[in-house]
Amino acid sequence: VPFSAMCVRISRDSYPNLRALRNASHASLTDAAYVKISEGDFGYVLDDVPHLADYIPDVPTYPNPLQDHPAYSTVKQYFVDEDDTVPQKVVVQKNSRRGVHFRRAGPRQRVNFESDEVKACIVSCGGLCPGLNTVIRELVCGLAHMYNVNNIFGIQNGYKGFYSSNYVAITPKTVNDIHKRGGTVLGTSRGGHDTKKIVDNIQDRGINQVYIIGGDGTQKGAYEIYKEIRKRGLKVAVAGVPKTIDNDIAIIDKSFGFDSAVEEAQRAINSAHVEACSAENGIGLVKLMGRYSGFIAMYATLASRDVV
Ligand SMILES: Nc1ncnc2c1ncn2[C@@H]1O[C@H](COP(=O)(O)OP(=O)(O)OP(=O)(O)O)[C@@H](O)[C@H]1O
Ligand SMILES: O=P(O)(O)OC[C@H]1O[C@](O)(CO)[C@@H](O)[C@@H]1O
Repeated sequence: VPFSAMCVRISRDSYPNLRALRNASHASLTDAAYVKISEGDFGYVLDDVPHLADYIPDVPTYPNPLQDHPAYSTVKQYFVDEDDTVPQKVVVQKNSRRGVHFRRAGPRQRVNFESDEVKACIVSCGGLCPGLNTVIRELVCGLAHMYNVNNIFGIQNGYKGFYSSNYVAITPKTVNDIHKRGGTVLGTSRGGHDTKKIVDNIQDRGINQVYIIGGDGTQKGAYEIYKEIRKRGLKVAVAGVPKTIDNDIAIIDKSFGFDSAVEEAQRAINSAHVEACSAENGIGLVKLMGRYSGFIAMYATLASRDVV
């Protein structure tokens, strides 16, 4: 959610090792300093999200503009309590330890930026996934309509666009129809991550909110950007938006694009079924994406009763 937090989540690969990182060996001591884990009673562990206040002690807070918004102000308990956390494991037994928890997402009563002060940018990196344009559109419209932000820029063609292309101003009007198109209107790329150059540009252009949409590689890059920003003591929030068509991030309900992929997969399965039925002893074979993560194949199979 814009404004409320810096929410760089370390990639799904490195996530289980966060605690190990804390007890760190020599090599990972630098990373250990950035990991934010606290423990409470009965085995409660909070695997927390880094926040501007961790390194800018007097970072100011302001009332969330949503509190005066006609669409939200009437809803009781719209804001998320600062102390809400969500357990990693839902199934427990009477004597279970309370276990690992994550900070609950959602709008906070107080935010750390004033609307006029915000200069936000959005970048998409890595491979394509259905819904990228919808995410971009929602970010732009959410910032503009809900948080009254007028300065939003698109970074072109992935990370290298931070230092090798012009930043393009984007408004709700320019993104109005993009959710009906595939791909990403910002363009994307692999490679080209140069942390210092990226943060130099963020700093020079006065950007203070960075929204980074991408897969595990992209989120590793976002983490490097966050560390550099923190080293320089900049008031710049970095938000990682996880992109995986495979729905293989256990700590979120569902990743965007997964449903579309399952729907497409079913179309292929249906066609194969038609072919198979029309041939003597016919068998249809459908190969789906996801060599290391079988959720698309599993959901498409479960939804289509034609698969043996
Ligand atoms: N360890 C890393 N540190 C910094 N940047 C990285 C790292 N790994 C990848 N990146 C950068 O992240 C961007 C995207 O990475 P990558 O090509 O791995 O795609 P991805 O985000 O994993 O998405 P997909 O799941 O579609 O492959 C590239 O610009 C790459 O340079
Ligand atoms: O079926 P394959 O060859 O594993 O390729 C599909 C994979 O490529 C990606 O789209 C990008 O890495 C994954 O998200 C996906 O699982």
